[in-house]
Amino acid sequence: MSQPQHRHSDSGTIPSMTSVQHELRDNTIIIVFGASGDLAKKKTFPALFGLYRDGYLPKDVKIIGYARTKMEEVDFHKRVTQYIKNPDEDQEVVAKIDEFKKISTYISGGYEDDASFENLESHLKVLESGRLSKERNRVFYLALPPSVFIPVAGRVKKLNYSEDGVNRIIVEKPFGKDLESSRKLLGSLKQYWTEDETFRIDHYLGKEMVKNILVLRFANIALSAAWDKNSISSVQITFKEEFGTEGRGGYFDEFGIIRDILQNHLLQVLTVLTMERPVSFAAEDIRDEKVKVLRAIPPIAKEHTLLGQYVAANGKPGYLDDNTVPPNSTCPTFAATTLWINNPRWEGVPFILKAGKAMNDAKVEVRIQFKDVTSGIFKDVARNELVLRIQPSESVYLKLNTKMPGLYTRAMPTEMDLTYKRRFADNKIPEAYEALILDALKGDHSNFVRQDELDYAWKIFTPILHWIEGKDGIAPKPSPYPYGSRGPNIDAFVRKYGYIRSSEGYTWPITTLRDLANL
Ligand SMILES: NC(=O)C1=CN([C@@H]2O[C@H](COP(=O)(O)OP(=O)(O)OC[C@H]3O[C@@H](n4cnc5c(N)ncnc54)[C@H](OP(=O)(O)O)[C@@H]3O)[C@@H](O)[C@H]2O)C=CC1
Ligand SMILES: O=C1O[C@H](COP(=O)(O)O)[C@@H](O)[C@H](O)[C@H]1O
Repeated sequence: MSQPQHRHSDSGTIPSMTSVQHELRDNTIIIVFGASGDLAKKKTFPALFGLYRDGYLPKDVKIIGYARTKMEEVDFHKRVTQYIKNPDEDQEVVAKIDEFKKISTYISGGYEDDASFENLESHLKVLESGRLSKERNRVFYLALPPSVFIPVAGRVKKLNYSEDGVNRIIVEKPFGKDLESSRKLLGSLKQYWTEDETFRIDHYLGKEMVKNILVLRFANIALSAAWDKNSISSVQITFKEEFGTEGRGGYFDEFGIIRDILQNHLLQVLTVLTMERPVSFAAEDIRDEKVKVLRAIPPIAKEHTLLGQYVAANGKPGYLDDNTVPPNSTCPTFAATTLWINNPRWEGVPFILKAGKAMNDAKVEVRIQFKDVTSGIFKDVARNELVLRIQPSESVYLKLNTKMPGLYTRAMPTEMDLTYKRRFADNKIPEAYEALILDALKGDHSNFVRQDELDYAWKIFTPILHWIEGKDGIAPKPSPYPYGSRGPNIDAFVRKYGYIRSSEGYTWPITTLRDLANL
C-alpha cells in the first residue's frame, strides 16, 4: 500500500515553537477510545484522515478504534469516514480514503476490566510485529465521557504502556465540574501520566483565528501599542449556535452553557487575547503568561451575570420540551458574564463573555471596542472596533472612520477588511482537531491546557456555578428567550459595561456566505 509523502512541518517562521519536543515520525500507533461516539465520528477520525491525506501522520502509522459497541470493521469504517468533507472530490481522495481504511482497525472491549486491555495489547503487538525498528510509540486518544477517563487511563498505563518508545495520552474536556472535582480528576490522572505525556484538548486553541491572535498582537506594533486600558473601552467574546441541545439534553443538563463553553473555550480565547508577550513561542513560555493573566481575574460575581433558557418558538422546541431534560430544569442554555483583569494593562476594562444555544445566528467572534476620540473637532464620531471573526468565514476587520469622499469634510464609519476567503482563497484552513493532533504528535504543548491553567480557570467560575446550582440557596431562574433569538435582553446587559452598538451609517463587511447570498 502506498503511503503519502511525509511532511515534517516546522513552519520556519516561528523557530522556537518546535525546537525541544520529540516528534513522532514513525513506528507509531494511535488508539482512539470511544471510537463509536459522536466526537470520534465527527471530529477525531475526519481530522486523522485529513492529516493522513496530506502526509502529516507518522510513516507506517496504524490507527485502532476501540469501544464497547460490537461492530464489524466494515461498519466501523463506514461510521468514521462519513463526516469526511468532499469524499468524492477526485480519484486521489477516494483512493486515500481506501488506504486510510486499510490502516484503521477496530477492537471492541470494556473500559473497566483488565482482560479487554490485554486483548488490546495483543492486537497492538500484532500490528507492531512487522516493524523493523524496536521503537514502539503509542498515542492514546480518550474520546470518552469523563466517568471512564480514570479507569481507562489507569489500565492503559498498566497494560498498554510501551516500554520501548514514547507514550502520549490525549484527553477531552470536561475536566471536572468545579474546582474540587477538577483537582480530583486531574490528581488521579497524574498518578499514571506525567504532565509531559498528557495533552488536554480545548479545541478552540486549535482554531486558525485563535492561533492568529498571538501573531496579530505581537507581530504588529500598531496593534500592540493600542492593546490596553488606555485605548480599549470593552471586549466582548461571543459564541452563538443556531441549534439547541437536541439529542444532547441529558448530557447538557448536567453541565450547562458555562461549563460547556465559557469556562473553557471563551476563557482560553480571553487569555490569549490579554496575556503579556511570552519570552518565546515555547509551550511553557506561553502557558506561564496565560496563567499570570488568569491569576489576575477575580471570581465572577452574580451581579454581572445574565442567564437564559430557550423556549419554543418559530416551530422549534424549547429546552424543557426535550424529554431527556428534567421537567423543571433551571439549567442555563445562555449566559453572559462580565469579568475584569486586575493588572496594570487591563485595570477597569470589562470583558464580556456570552454564549448561547438556539440563537439567531451561528458565529464566534471577538469584538474589541476602542474608546471615544477626544471631543472637539468631531461630533458623534463612531468608535473604532476591531473584530476577529473566529467562525464561520474567518476574518479580521477594523471599523474606522474615514472622510466621506466629496467636497465637504465629514467622517463616516467604514472598515479595513481582511476576509480570509477573499485574501487567502487558495489556502486551506486546517480543522482545529487536525492542528491539535499534529501538535500532539510533535509533542508541542503550546495549544493544550496545562493543569495549573485549569485550576485558575475553575477558581474564576466555581462560585458562580455553585450559585446557579442553588448550592448557596435557591437556584436562580434563567430568563426565557425564544428559540432563534439574540438571547434575553442582551443589549441592555452590554450597555451597562459601556458598549455602544454602532448601526446607523455603517455597512457591515461581507464575511459570510449568507451575506453574499443577501447581496
Ligand atoms: N461531541 C463533541 O462535539 C465534543 C465532545 N467533547 C468531549 O469528548 C468526549 C467524548 O464525547 P462524545 O463522543 O460526544 O461522547 P459520547 O457520549 O458519544 O461517548 C463516546 C463513547 O463512549 C462510550 N460511552 C458513552 N457513555 C458511556 C458511559 N457512561 N460509560 C462508559 N462508556 C460510555 C460509548 O462507546 P461504547 O459504549 O461503544 O463504548 C460512546 O460511543 C466527552 O468528554 C465530551 O465532553 C469535547 C468537545 C466536543
Ligand atoms: O465543546 C463544545 O463545542 C461545540 C462547538 O464547537 P465548534 O467547534 O463547532 O464551535 C459545542 O457545540 C458543544 O456543545 C461543546 O461541548
